[in-house]
Amino acid sequence: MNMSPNIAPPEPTTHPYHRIAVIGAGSWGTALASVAATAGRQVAMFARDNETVSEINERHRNMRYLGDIGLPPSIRATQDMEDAVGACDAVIIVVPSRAVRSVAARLALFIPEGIPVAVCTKGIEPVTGLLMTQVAEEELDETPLGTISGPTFARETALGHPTAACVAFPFTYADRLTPHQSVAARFAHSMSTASFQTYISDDLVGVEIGGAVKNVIAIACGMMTGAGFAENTRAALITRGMDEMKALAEALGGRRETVTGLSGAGDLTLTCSSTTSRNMSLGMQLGQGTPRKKCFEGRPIVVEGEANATSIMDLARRVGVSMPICETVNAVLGGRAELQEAFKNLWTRPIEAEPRAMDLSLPNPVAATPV
Ligand SMILES: NC(=O)C1=CN([C@@H]2O[C@H](COP(=O)(O)OP(=O)(O)OC[C@H]3O[C@@H](n4cnc5c(N)ncnc54)[C@H](O)[C@@H]3O)[C@@H](O)[C@H]2O)C=CC1
Ligand SMILES: O=C(CO)COP(=O)(O)O
Repeated sequence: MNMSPNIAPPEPTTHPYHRIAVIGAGSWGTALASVAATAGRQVAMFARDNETVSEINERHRNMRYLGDIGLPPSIRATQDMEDAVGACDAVIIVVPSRAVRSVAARLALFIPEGIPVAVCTKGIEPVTGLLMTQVAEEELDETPLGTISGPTFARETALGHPTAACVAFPFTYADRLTPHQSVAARFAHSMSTASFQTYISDDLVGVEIGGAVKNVIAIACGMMTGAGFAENTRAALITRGMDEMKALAEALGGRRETVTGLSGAGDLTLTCSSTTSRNMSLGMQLGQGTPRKKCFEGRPIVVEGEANATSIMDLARRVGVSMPICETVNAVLGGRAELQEAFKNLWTRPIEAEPRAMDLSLPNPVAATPV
């Protein structure tokens, strides 16, 4: 994507999507609805249960998720998906990865033609190995599909702490000439507030891989912290984890530099540094020796890294990308490796090049220089 002012002078985006439907009333759905309403949009939220609908409409709160945060009173909730999307200009899907296919299939029954959909779920579908937008595409053909992704804890976003995210949709030829009129730019404009800064990208694969893989790396960081390893180890996992993300994104047709942005490096930094992250905190408990079943007791929470570690490794194998950190997490989660031992083994791997693209078989220019 070339947005150099020398080639295409930036034009102001004049057409944000005004009526936004948010499908999924969990923590991130509630935070995104709040952002859109704060940005001046007319927001309809689809929630599965009547209680949540009443709370949002009458008390302007979602007591189950972010219950202590007041929501903009203009947000309207409904249990009727047709009512939510029937007259909208854009849709945001924000449900757990396991529910994206069924939600997209249901949405297909009601969504007006050509309405763009941002799938804000982070994951890779088991068996098919599809990205979340690819899953949605199978159910919603002819719909422009993209995502909004970045370092965005729902609670901090809903509280209005300064937050940045990348809005990614594939670019058409016309978008390359006038990127500020693209679906990505219009969506970004729709979601921009004084505390929610948006950026745009046409590299959907790069952005989605960043969001999906960082969850597994965050589990790794949690595991090693819980097991008593120290800061050097965490920094190594974050950096080498990013290398795994870049390699997978590139193998799938994405760009390595996208992974150095908000949805890759940004989200990796956030979730690997804080126990606010459900992935990091699950990893920590496992690292401290808490049995896996006990970690989920009494809290049916979404931990996408745990749900997606196997599908990410299956996909990596299919495209021939080595991802030793994700492999380690997957083996530990699957009970095929002992945690302490598996992490120590990461430090006794054969020496590799950094970055991966460097060819170690070439003669070392230093050694080859005559004395
Ligand atoms: N919570 C966060 O800080 C962020 C979460 N995300 C991603 O957003 C996705 C959703 O996560 P959260 O909102 O945090 O989860 P959550 O557990 O807070 O909420 C999930 C919501 O989805 C609803 N849901 C589940 N199945 C559904 C179905 N079949 N139809 C309609 N609604 C359904 C649930 O009722 C619940 O309201 C995940 O992929 C997560 O990685 C992304 C960025 C930030
Ligand atoms: O994706 C997130 C922040 O960007 C949320 O991370 P967790 O799902 O680990 O809580």
